[in-house]
Amino acid sequence: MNILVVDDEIEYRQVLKIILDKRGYDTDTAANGEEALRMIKKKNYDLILTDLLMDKMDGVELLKRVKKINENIQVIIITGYGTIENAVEAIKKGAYNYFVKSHAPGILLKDIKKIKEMLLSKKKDKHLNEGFILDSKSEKFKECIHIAKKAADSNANILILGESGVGKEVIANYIHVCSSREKEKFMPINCSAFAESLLESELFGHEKGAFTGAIERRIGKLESVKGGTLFLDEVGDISLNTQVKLLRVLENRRIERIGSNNSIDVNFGLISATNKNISDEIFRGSFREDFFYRISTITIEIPPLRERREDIINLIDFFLNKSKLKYNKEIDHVEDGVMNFLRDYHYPGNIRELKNIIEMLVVLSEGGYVLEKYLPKDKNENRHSLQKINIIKPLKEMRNEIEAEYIKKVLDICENNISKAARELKISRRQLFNKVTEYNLK
Ligand SMILES: Nc1ncnc2c1ncn2[C@@H]1O[C@H](COP(=O)(O)OP(=O)(O)OP(=O)(O)O)[C@@H](O)[C@H]1O
Repeated sequence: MNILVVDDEIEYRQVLKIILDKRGYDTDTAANGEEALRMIKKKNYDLILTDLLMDKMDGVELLKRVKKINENIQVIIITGYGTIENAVEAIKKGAYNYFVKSHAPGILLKDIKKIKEMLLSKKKDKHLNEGFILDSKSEKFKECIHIAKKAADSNANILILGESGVGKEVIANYIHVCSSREKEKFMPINCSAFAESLLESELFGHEKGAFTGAIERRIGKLESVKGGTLFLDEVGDISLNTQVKLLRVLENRRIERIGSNNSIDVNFGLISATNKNISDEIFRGSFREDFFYRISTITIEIPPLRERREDIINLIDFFLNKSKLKYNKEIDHVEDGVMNFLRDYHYPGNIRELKNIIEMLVVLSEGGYVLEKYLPKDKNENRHSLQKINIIKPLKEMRNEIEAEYIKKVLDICENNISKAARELKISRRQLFNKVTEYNLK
């Protein structure tokens, strides 16, 4: 939140600046109304704290002019006891509140906090209008949003975990919108879409002639994001080499374009996301532990849709409405079978899958009816697969099958190193060896 303190008394404006800076607000000061107006035209301020009695332009006049420039900027009038009445007048003219100079700053700080919350909720509404639904009945998901908001306030590196399609990019974008970087760019980059050298060129940029095919200079995303948020999607797919280079950038906040020795200062917020199990990747040696710690000061784990089933109905409504508008279709009725399916399905593809199924059903709807016959067949069968099981096996046999499959997976992760796998499984090498022989896993 950017605040401008306007007061002709240097001591008072400096004291306020110290108090506000300490609480994490980005605070500037101006000695009079004219200087304040010049600053407001150059930088986006959310709040002006202005003294009421100043030479030439008083606080009320400044309030009027500020509101003309941007009516969303909030103004709090600072006043002495003798002039409270004038300050009350100022509220009628659009000031948020007034603050009496001799009062404890806690009262002022409370007002500022309220303004900050109001701004946050406006941002949230804006986000919702853009087509996302973040209200939730699920405790797990509500906790994610809670952490996301707090994370947005900090400048910490954030790692978002979760299966494909759970909405990691949606949350990353939400964090950006709630952060002080909101007015700058949100720049996603899909790290799995590039080969190693191309990804580096995408991130760091290159000079003309740096390698064959570099026909002209290219500015990388780390440079062009310019104070915004870089979203490293599929961060688990970045090669070890590139991880080392990125680690250095995160430590120094400087980059060199490929083919150049000049360092350039860079400024960006970092959000990364992956659907991989990073601990496994570290264990396998394909992800650096130091890089992992660096990018995950705050970790947010988004639950899969099947673990927040209480939100499915709201999401169905949301996507039905969106799809109706998108495809210009009237929908008056959804067949019971469709609703039953959508409510009970386990959604391995998460929200993306729910959204796609609904879009497809809306496109195929006839005469205002969303029809059961268009439900995807294979998915329908999956739903009944458990009910269809008709072979009953002894429990021991089933247990052995599952155990064999699990041991095989662990051995795969441990690259068939029996000692390593035994350590992970917390059994002896001999026990593991016996099981490998018993289940014929060699
Ligand atoms: N809360 C939400 N409200 C509305 N739409 C959502 C929400 N979350 C996800 N979606 C939609 O679901 C789809 C997948 O979302 P997103 O790309 O953010 O998922 P992801 O977890 O980043 O997936 P991947 O791991 O495959 O990159 C998008 O079309 C997105 O618009």
